Amino acid sequence: MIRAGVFGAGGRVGKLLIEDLHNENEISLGAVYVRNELNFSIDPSVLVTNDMATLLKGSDVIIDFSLPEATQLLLEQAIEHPTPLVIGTTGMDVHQMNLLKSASESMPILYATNMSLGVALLNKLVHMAAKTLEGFDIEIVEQHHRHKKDAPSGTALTLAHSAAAGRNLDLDAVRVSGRNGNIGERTKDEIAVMALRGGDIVGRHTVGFYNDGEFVELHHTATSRNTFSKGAIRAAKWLVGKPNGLYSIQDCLELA
Ligand SMILES: NC(=O)C1=CN([C@@H]2O[C@H](COP(=O)(O)OP(=O)(O)OC[C@H]3O[C@@H](n4cnc5c(N)ncnc54)[C@H](OP(=O)(O)O)[C@@H]3O)[C@@H](O)[C@H]2O)C=CC1
Ligand SMILES: O=C(O)C1=N[C@H](C(=O)O)C[C@H](O)C1
Repeated sequence: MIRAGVFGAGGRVGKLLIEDLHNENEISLGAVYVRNELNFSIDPSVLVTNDMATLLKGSDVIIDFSLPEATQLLLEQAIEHPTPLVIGTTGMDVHQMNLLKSASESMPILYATNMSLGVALLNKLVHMAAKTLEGFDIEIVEQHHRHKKDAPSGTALTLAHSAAAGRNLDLDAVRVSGRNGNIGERTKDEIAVMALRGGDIVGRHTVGFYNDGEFVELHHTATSRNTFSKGAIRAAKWLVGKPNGLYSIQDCLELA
């Protein structure tokens, strides 16, 4: 039995991970990290700790849905105590992403801004559409619940990277993240990534390709947050036993 450790256990996704792990037979909940006190009930056999080294040593794989600064601390500790990591936290900066890449030299790490099968496929479709629909304007809109802290979503940025790659463009050079005032006409290569926040929207992404006379819009809507927790559990089972390195959700789903 694989022992999973959950980092971010008290969060929206973390709580679902704990529930969903109960229904698994190859993997079970071994340990949870909590910063302060545990504010929910948990099977007494599960190790509850506020010490990251103890979490790492007591787990065969760790699933992380937390905040960028917390993931950074986890990665720093994991370099000292290498353990396979499934990381779903979004909003990481360049330094944190570089840390993640260098940590993956010491352990297998699967990093995915979206753990759903639908978005994994959507990234492939977006790459293909961006390449095929030459000259179409690309615009991305994401919608999430009012509690989400980072913007635009990690998924929207990954989709923007897929679109830019399909056009051989450098996303940093063409990304637009807002429009206001007398900004002039849209430029040919720009890729806009816009964020809307409200209510309890689990996650909705639209990638539009607009031309004179026609447009194509590709949508993905997550209707349940369990899509992410179940996807992360599937990724954790797949990751255990893999060689050190950085893996994507496409690797796990054999969509690469
Ligand atoms: N890749 C994917 O498929 C998905 C990714 N996400 C991403 O996952 C992340 C978490 O989302 P969500 O569950 O909604 O967020 P929540 O805010 O509900 O949960 C965040 C968790 O992180 C913990 N945390 C915060 N700071 C620290 C810290 N310094 N040290 C340790 N733990 C800390 C919190 O602990 P405490 O309870 O003590 O405050 C909490 O348990 C976000 O980045 C989100 O974008 C979300 C859904 C899907
Ligand atoms: O914070 C969320 O809720 C979500 N975050 C991820 C992201 O930033 O892309 C994935 C999902 O859309 C939900």
